[in-house]
Amino acid sequence: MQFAEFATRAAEIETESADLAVVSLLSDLFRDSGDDLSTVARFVQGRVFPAWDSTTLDIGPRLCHEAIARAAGPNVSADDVEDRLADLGEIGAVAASYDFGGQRGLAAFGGGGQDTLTVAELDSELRALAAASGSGSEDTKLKTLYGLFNRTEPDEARFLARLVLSEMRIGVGEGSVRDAIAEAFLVAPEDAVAIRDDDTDSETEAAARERRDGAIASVARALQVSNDYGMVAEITRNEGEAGLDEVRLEVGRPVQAMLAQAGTAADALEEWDAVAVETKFDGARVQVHHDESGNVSLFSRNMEDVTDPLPEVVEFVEETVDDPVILDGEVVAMDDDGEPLPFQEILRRFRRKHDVGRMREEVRVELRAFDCLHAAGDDLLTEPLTTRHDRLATVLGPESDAVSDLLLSEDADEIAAYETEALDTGHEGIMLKNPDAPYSPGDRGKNWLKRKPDVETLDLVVTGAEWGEGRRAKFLGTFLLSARVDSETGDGDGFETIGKVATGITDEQLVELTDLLEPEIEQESGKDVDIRPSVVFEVGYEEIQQSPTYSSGYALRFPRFVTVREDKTAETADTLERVERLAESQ
Ligand SMILES: Nc1ncnc2c1ncn2[C@@H]1O[C@H](COP(=O)(O)OP(=O)(O)OP(=O)(O)O)[C@@H](O)[C@H]1O
Repeated sequence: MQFAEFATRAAEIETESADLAVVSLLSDLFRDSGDDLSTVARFVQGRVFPAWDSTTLDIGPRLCHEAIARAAGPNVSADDVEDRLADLGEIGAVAASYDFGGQRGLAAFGGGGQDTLTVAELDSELRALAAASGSGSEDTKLKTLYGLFNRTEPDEARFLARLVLSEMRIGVGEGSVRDAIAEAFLVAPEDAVAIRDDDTDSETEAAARERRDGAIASVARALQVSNDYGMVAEITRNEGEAGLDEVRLEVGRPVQAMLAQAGTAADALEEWDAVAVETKFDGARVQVHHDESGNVSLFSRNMEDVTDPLPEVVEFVEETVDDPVILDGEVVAMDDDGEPLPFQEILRRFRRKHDVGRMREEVRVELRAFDCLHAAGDDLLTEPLTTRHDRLATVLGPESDAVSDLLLSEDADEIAAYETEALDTGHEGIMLKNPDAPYSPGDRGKNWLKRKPDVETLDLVVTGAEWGEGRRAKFLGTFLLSARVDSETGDGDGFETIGKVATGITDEQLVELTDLLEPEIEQESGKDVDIRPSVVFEVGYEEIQQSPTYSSGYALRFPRFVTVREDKTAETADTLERVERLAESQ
């Protein structure tokens, strides 16, 4: 497929607001994608790599602006691009507003142009670009990107700019891609029509919906297990439901973490006959993969590879585990007496690229595993928690400190005593789990409840900042924070401001935060900068107030910086809905 055609179809999808119509256009696109199906299924989500793959293009707004400026001609600078961004508000529109001399016209659709960009070629160029590392890699990336822009017509440029910055903005979320894969290759055309057509009688429509929902469930299961939309799209087309049923967990390919809601022992006892109670460890989530040849890889809750920063966990697993396994757990920091250290300590180790050896001396980390998703060839996702926990104990040894203690209780007093002991030992709280529940990847359902007495903090996205004054003029000082707005389709692509934080940050941290955020600056005006939503701050506060000052309608009273949540991304930051709930409950 020509990239120009992809761009035309993406533009069409962008103008459509009805969910069903988006799914229908997407499914047409998938059917027409031929050999490029897996790439197209990723591109529509602004992805070059599958969700489980931590490889990134590592192209920040600055680099993208520079590449656009170069392609636009000698009279255009990156500052000009930023000025235009301030006017047009969106990088795709900016890229489309320049004439890069792409030379196609009708040839794009006939494939007759000499230098037309195909989806496959763009994919391989971007993959090569992502692989560039070391000194000079910035320059290589800039040249490649500039070369690509140079070959684009405005519509292609629009989607190329958005793709490299991972923000397609065409209203396509994971849910719509999932539904479109099912509709393209599994749902009978007459069922699709019956569902969409207002005139269908209710019985026919209900039957058609049931068949479609079954198809979607098969695609959803395969996606949960693999986190690979491209692969699942291809399997659906080539092998149908039978092929989807064969998609298994693969050791080495991360799975989305199951998440928890806040809840109490009373809630848990009301729902289930018995409650599985565990310590809530105050560390960072880690998924442990140990393959047949003994290779260990560790992934964060964003499915990012964190193997290198945590060598002692790798060594522990190498020494302890024989079979291929996938375990879920928490990596915690310990003092010399084996007492848990605060969460901030573990963040000093997590995702660290330099000085791992030195930091290993300063902060000792250990694994606390609480779930087992795969062991010795058996996928365990659909097994009850108690069975999975038994397998975990077999894998690591029943007496191992690395296995969470799981108390099965029907008694509120017993659970309260467990909680007191957990808190006295310095843990964060307890987890209350449904002992019969399967492991549902990526789901924040009611089967896991978290209970912690501490004052709540918020994990908010930095969307802007101000340069400091005087001796701090070179550093970003005040940070604008936003909560995530989860749209109904789960696309979660919007952010609403809720406050500014400048308190609680040391001079040393200001330097680090500036280094972290400067490459993400989208535009500047005087002292104010707009920042691409990517970095998450944990922020404490005294109260959430209603306020017209910020776009969320709320403001934080006495906000204070706690830490950078290195283990979170803009997509996993707290939502406005959570802010609303907290505001109501105070
Ligand atoms: N025994 C346990 N079982 C499950 N999760 C645990 C356990 N102990 C600690 N955790 C951690 O607790 C997290 C959930 O609680 P918490 O709300 O404190 O985390 P968060 O990262 O701030 O928010 P969330 O993960 O819910 O978005 C899990 O993601 C996991 O990392």
